[in-house]
Amino acid sequence: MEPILQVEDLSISFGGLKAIDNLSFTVEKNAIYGLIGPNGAGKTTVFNCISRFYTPDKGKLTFQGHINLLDYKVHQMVDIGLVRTFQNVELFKNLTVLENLIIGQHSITKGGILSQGFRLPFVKKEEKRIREKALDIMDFLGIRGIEHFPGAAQPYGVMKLIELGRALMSNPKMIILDEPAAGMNHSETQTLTNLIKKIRDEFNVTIILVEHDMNLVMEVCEKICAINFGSKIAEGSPKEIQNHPAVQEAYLGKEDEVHA
Ligand SMILES: Nc1ncnc2c1ncn2[C@@H]1O[C@H](COP(=O)(O)OP(=O)(O)OP(=O)(O)O)[C@@H](O)[C@H]1O
Repeated sequence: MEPILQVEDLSISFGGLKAIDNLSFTVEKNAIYGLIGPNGAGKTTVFNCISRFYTPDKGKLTFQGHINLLDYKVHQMVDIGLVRTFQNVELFKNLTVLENLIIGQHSITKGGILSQGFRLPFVKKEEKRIREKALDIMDFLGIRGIEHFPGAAQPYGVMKLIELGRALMSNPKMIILDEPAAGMNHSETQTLTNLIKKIRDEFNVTIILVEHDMNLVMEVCEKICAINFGSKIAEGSPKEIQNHPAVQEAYLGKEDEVHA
């Protein structure tokens, strides 16, 4: 098994609060890996460190075996193949659904600004290719037909799929999903559950996700890391995690959530 992401001894504090405390875990290439934990456990903070919104106080973050993520800035993540979605959907308000996807294509400036300005034939060809790619992704996500409508006017569940589509446009090696099912209704969550596996298989991508919907987590993740107070309390298969005493204790009073 080849690791794509190695998190080693990660720590970060905010004021006096130790949000992440010596956390280590490894994600294998092409895995669907889940990070779970009660509210405030530190899940989003881990994602913020990996995607470089935060710089940890301590620790090592290695991507694809040789890339030290701490050498990169947040806007460079897409160039090395690491993209994320957010807990609260972030779409461009004045753009159509299609444009919101196209904006995820980071190589859109291929050929240089000058050639874009003159709209040279190869630029037009490139634009056509990108547009077709966006439409294919919309098809794949089951949201074809709304491409010319405003992105931000779509139902919440659809906006989350648009955001996912935008992430897929950049040919990522790894996608970080922060609560992909939050705000979705039951049938949207079921569709998403099936989509996550399909995305991994068809786009040949590694997926790491944080999600409170335990049915989704237990169904899609092959390996799960449970954290509490910024530290790892258990790691293993969905079955191992569900039966783990420390996980049950962390979710005490919320046992229904752990037992899918
Ligand atoms: N920028 C920040 N400044 C101060 N405190 C922060 C900051 N980011 C996170 N924290 C704190 O770090 C802790 C972990 O927060 P985090 O959002 O990572 O938890 P979480 O597991 O994602 O929670 P939830 O499931 O509720 O989204 C919390 O106590 C939070 O208040």
